[in-house]
Amino acid sequence: MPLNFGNDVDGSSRILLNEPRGSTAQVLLFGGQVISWKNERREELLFMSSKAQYLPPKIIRGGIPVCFPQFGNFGGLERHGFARNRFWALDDDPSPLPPANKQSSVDLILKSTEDDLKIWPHSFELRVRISISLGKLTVIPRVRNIDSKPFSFMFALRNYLHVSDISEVRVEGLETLDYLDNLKGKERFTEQADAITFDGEIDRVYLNTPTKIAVIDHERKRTIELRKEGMPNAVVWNPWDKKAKSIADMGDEDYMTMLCVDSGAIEPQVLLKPGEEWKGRQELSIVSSSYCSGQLDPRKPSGYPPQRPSLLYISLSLSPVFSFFVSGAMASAWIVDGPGIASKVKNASLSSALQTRDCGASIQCPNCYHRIDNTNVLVPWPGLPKGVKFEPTDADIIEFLEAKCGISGSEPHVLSEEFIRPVTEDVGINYTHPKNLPGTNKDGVSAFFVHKTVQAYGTGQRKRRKITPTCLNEEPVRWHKTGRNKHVFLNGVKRGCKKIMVLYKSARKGSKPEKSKWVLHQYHLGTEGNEIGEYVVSKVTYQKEKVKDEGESSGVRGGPGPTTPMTNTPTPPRPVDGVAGDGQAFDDDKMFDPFYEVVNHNQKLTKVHGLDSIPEAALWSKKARREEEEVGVNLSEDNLTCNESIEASSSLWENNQILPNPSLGELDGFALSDLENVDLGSPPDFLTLASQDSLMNWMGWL
Ligand SMILES: O=P(O)(O)OC[C@H]1O[C@H](O)[C@H](O)[C@@H](O)[C@@H]1O
Repeated sequence: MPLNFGNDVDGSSRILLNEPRGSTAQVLLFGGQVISWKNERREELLFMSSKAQYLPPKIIRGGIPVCFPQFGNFGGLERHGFARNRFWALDDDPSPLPPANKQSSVDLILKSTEDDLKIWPHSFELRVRISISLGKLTVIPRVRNIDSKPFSFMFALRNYLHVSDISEVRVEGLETLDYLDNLKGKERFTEQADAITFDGEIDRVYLNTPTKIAVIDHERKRTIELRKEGMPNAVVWNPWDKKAKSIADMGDEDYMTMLCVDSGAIEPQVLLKPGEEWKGRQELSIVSSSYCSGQLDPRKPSGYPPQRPSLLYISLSLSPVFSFFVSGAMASAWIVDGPGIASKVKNASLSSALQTRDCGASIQCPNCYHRIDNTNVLVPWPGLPKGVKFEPTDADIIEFLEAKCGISGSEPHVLSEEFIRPVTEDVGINYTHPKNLPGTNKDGVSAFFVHKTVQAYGTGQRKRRKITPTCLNEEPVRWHKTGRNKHVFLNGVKRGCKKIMVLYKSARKGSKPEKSKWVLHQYHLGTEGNEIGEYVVSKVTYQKEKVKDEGESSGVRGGPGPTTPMTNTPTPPRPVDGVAGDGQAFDDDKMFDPFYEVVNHNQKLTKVHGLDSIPEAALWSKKARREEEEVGVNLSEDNLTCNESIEASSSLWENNQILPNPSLGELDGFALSDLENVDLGSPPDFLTLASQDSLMNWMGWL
């Protein structure tokens, strides 16, 4: 297939790369420069100056300029060398690389010209291969010495990353490293910060950097991971306000939405003998909103600050999507002898001594760098801390589903992969008594399952929710949908829905259905009536008795906030989940207010995520209210619930030759009382406590 070309206003060509899921890149022959990289949602990931000029031989400020044969003013040539303002050519012979797939990849070459040789007297061939795949942009640079003498050069890929707000960004992977500070005459310093954050001009060349660096954009809930080979340096540059004003092709406020994190071979330079070729590689990839800092680099020093007091937020993600809230003495035994997380430890090719110290099962807070100490764990493998409960928010679950269904293009969060267990059996979650589901318990801890949509709904129009007894003396039970479906918003956009169901049983012949304490929240992608995606997540919870556990309560309600500030980490944590928590947290009057859930939902969004300005969310609330007011409660969704209850109940009780009392009052009561089970939203960004038993149970099943 031929390459795709687009024409610029100046008549020069830009090469368009695309991949099947819709992500794209644009490359100019001028400078061999990537000037755009968009994900499958058409979001631009690279920064381009608002005053960028496409007027060769002027440089283009943005995208990924190639710096060669010099970086910055580290030599006597023009800043960043001349490769970025030369016209490159298509490379028909990228050998020894195999020919490129022209839809998603392009090979370019720059050869020294007579004029170049006057500036830099070394004959070279500089090649780059630029390719895209889902969520990834790869650049493979090569320099070949076609001269008769050796030469040394510098090389860098200047990655102008587009960020939401520079002051909300952090870079991880460069901590403790030495750097040359361009703002201080290239003096050498050692990085003291745990992660690099930005509040002023920065221009540093980091030395001996690891192969992976993460640029975490909290506000956008996105992490760009930079992986590189053959380029030991990383440059971090942001001109900040004053310098930005002095740069002609940069808007005064552009510095706020850009950050350069470059791959480079600058210090030391690369020495090439005649005929030799140097090759580097850089991958920029979008990592899901959550990113585990422990995964960054094996060389990352462990043993961060000493243990803090016993109450901590432990966040496994750099954006506070999934968090652990842990109480109790850390050192006192948290062992999970199950094949889940622990199996990774067992499989590790490390000595057992090392395994009990740190082989991925230890947990480190990216905010405060507290690391849970595993060293005193004797038998048999470290797992999760005692009292840790996995409790993702509704949005987290929808994000997980999007990843699972291949919609977001990112990988599911590592924790969701661990804790939201796939069910592959034909018999779906809905057809098995929750007490018989693996990992469920009656301690208020939710169990999470991901399964095919067909396993959730069965076939046909009517949702199949009847559970067949497994033995003779088991009562027939059935899930009843209750309350209204709840939309789940991601970044202010409706992306998913949550159905809430309660398990009912028949206590005796002629009686009305008896509500059990089992609650099922079922999440799907899309909107009500327009469900999409292959998978559904089911959260099964046994509503706990109103027993106040002092330890837990004090841990959840009275504890200090996060040890380091994160923009949308809630403080203090919301006390309970509507289902899993204790019922005392509910205001009964509000629970009977059919609008309460909607209103409260938005309050929650406002409070936690600062989305009060989102018109769609607000509209939704108003619209829901209006509809309620117009049609009245009998025609509202709750009434549909009643109808469904009649239908479901009648078939449920068929076998016992009984009928529920169909009087409206009773049915109203039936439906409305179910609102007790309506989740007001999972606690947004933190987890509460659970017993170790439940975890043991859980892990035992895995
Ligand atoms: O304006 P440019 O030539 O693209 O350079 C932008 C910046 O790049 C480097 O980091 C240099 O150390 C800076 O001094 C320079 O301002």
